[in-house]
Amino acid sequence: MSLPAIDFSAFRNGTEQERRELATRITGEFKKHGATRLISHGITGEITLLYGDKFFQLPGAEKVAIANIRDANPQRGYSYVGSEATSKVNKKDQKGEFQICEDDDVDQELVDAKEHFDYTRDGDEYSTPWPSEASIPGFHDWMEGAFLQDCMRLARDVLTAIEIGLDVPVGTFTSCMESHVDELRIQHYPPLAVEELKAGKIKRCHPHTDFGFITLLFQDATGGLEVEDRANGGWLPVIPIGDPTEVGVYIGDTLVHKTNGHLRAAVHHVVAPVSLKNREDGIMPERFTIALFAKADRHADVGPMSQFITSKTPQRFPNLTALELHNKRVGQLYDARPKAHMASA
Ligand SMILES: O=C(O)CCC(=O)C(=O)O
Ligand SMILES: [Fe+2]
Repeated sequence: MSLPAIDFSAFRNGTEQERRELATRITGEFKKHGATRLISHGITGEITLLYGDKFFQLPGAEKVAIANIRDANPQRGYSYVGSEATSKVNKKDQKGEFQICEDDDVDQELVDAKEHFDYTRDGDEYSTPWPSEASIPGFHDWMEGAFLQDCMRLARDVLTAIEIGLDVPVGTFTSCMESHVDELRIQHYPPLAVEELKAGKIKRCHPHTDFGFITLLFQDATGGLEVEDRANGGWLPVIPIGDPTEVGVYIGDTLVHKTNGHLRAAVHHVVAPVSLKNREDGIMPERFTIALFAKADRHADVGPMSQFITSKTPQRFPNLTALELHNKRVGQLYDARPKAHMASA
């Protein structure tokens, strides 16, 4: 079994009734796994994946010159293989369920075998260091232009569908996304010997949840991404289906907080593709993916909304701003704590 791929076109072109049915179906999938896949929404990842290939072939010195600063701040620029440890952001509780780590939980030393480049729109207060136009012509214009715009629009449409599916007023989530601080990431998983995985310290990406409202994830044809199967235990492989519009959608921590845990985040990791699963040797081919992390406005309160707080389900998460939650989570990747707030007078 794999995640279904749902045709999203009716959300744009369908009748009110069709939109509502689609919204209900998508929200139902999110309730099962925290994840679903969409097709026919008007975006393909093809050009961006090609740019990704070009970007990661840049000389090491050029990538290092635009390196991300490993701190409790939004990520910007290039992150080298091994710089990020997603194993530090979630841990299993006594019931075997993945939970968000608290500050004292950060103790695992497992690294991710991936490199990535993170950016946001031009003009953002956390600016992006871009490679020079001469070294990768057209890269900035494409990535920061049409592709980012289209992804941000799709993310807002999916969140509108979730609002309809949850029967909360339209705008409940999307009205706190007006500053467009979404982040886009291209990532590259270099070829990796299956034997190296057997030692258990390295994975392409360890089990974790993402930090924003939702993530849109485009992947190449390699495979290896899996989502936790809450119903049966184990993992559901997200096997590429060969449709260029295929995009995975994953619920992130911000939506979990806002809905007081009514929606749960998708726990996901990246392992050997299904075809190499039972092999003792061999080389996993390189893999490229694109993630749009759809974010709430930095100063928005992402604490649980009142309609999700009841005597049976008391408030489970604090009233943090989106930036406070985000920086706490990013800091865990690097063992870096967010700076203490200045006490207000
Ligand atoms: O590359 C993938 O398939 C997943 C990446 C991921 O989970 C992330 O960047 O948060
Ligand atoms: Fe992720």
